Parts: sequence; C-alpha cells; structure tokens
Amino acid sequence: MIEVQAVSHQFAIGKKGRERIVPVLHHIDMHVKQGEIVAIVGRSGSGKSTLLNLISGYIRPTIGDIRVGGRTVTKFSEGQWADFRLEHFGFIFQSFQLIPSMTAFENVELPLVLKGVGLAQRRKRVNDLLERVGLSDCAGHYPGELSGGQQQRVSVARALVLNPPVVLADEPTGSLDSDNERQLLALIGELNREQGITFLMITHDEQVAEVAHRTVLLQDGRIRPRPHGSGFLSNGIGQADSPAVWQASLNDEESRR
Ligand SMILES: Nc1ncnc2c1ncn2[C@@H]1O[C@H](COP(=O)(O)OP(=O)(O)OP(=O)(O)O)[C@@H](O)[C@H]1O
Repeated sequence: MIEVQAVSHQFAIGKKGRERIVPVLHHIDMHVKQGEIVAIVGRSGSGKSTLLNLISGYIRPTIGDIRVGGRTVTKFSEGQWADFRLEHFGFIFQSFQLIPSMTAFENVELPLVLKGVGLAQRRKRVNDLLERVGLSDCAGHYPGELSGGQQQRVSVARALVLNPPVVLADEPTGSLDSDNERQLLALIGELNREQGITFLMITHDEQVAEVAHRTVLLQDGRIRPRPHGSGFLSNGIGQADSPAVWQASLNDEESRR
C-alpha cells in the first residue's frame, strides 16, 4: 500500500546562499501493507513527522521514491497531489484541528462539500459516520462544547468521510486522558477490522502498541530493528520487527482490487 524506497531527506535552513544542511532521514525503506496498523515510534527529533509529511506529499524527499497504491507519488505535481491526497488519505492530528465555528456535523461534512457531493448524500454519510463514532447526539455541538475524546472522534469521522484507504495519524492520543485514549484506540482497531482501513500512526504512547500490528522504530533518522522483550520507548528500542517485514511485497494494489 505504502512503499518508502531508499528515502533520505535533508532540510536546508538559514538564508539563501548561506544555508545549513540538516540531514533528517537516512535511507528509509518501509512497506506498509493494506489493512495494517503500523505505529511509528522514536524519540523527539528522530524524524517521525518528516516521514509522515513525505508520505503525504507535503514535502518531497531529497533522494528516493515513495509509492502509494502502486503509484509513484514522488513524481506527482502539486495538482496531482491535491487530488490524490483527498482520495487516499485521511488525517488525524494530536490537536484535532477542527474548525471551531463549525458544528461537529459541519466539520465532518466539509470535505464532502469541497468535493461537490450533493446534500442528501452528505447528510447520510455524515450521520452514518457520527453514529459509527458514537456521536449522533453531538452533531449540532461546536468543538468547544465537546470533550477532547469527543473532538478526536469527530476528527476520526472527518478523516474517514471520503472513504480513504489509509489514515495517517500524528500523535492521535497525545491530547487524551487514559479513558478516551483507550476508546479511541478501540475505535481504530474496529475500523481497521471492519473496513480494512490502513493506519499509520506516530506515537509516544505505549498503549498504541496494543492496537498496532507492528511498530517501526526511528532513531536519528534511521529505521532500527527492535529486539524482543525490551521496552517500547524507554531506551528507544522495543519489540522486534524483522527488517524483512519492512521489505516491499509488491503489487499490493493488485490485492486490493
Ligand atoms: N521544515 C523544517 N526545516 C528544518 N528542519 C526541520 C524542519 N522540519 C523538521 N526539521 C528538523 O528535522 C528533525 C526531525 O524533526 P521531526 O519533526 O520529523 O521529528 P519527530 O520525530 O516528529 O519529533 P517530535 O516527536 O518532537 O514531533 C528535527 O531536528 C527538526 O528540527
């Protein structure tokens, strides 16, 4: 589903002509199969967000290619990216990123409005999703009237509204208390099982490992193997994933069809 192939990335910071090069990711090979829940873990500054931004096309790798659903997205123009992103990715953020002046219903509906979907279809889709995330009673509430857990469930509904095969989540439980965190992770697990949605999640949260099929550890911009039995984040090393697991098994898109 997502193949990151020999990707390295560096940022240039500072004034033009006097830039300083900051290498952030080094030769990343990672394959996420359709229907997997993969957690990306690693210390602050290890390059997790950069990797997610590369996969979602907000930045382009300095070296290497990324394929999503069999297409080499690193070759896309900005216009191609905008369409592709809408169709293929839903996003969940630590800070929810709901529009405060819109109700829960309107926040979930917005991507459908932008896509030009008709009113009746929009109503059905949004109501179905709000019901799915357990928020039918809160459709008319504004984000400020909802708890953090409820807001995050609205943002899950919004992420799913265009039916993307992949959800990219950056610290989805980072702002939640432990009860809401558990509920959100259970919801992610259910959505994955029911609908085969692929989740790629950045996390510092050990609970996420319980719902993730595997974790990928980034350390100083490199993927590291994770020996069995060690802690999740304590020493930056956790449960094992053989590098072989990360190898591309090609033609994932074929198996989706
Ligand atoms: N746009 C940018 N320009 C320059 N440097 C950047 C940029 N974005 C990220 N970096 C640098 O790249 C490195 C990795 O950052 P990144 O945000 O990917 O790490 P992270 O693992 O997601 O960290 P955190 O867990 O704190 O969110 C950091 O040193 C950061 O300062």
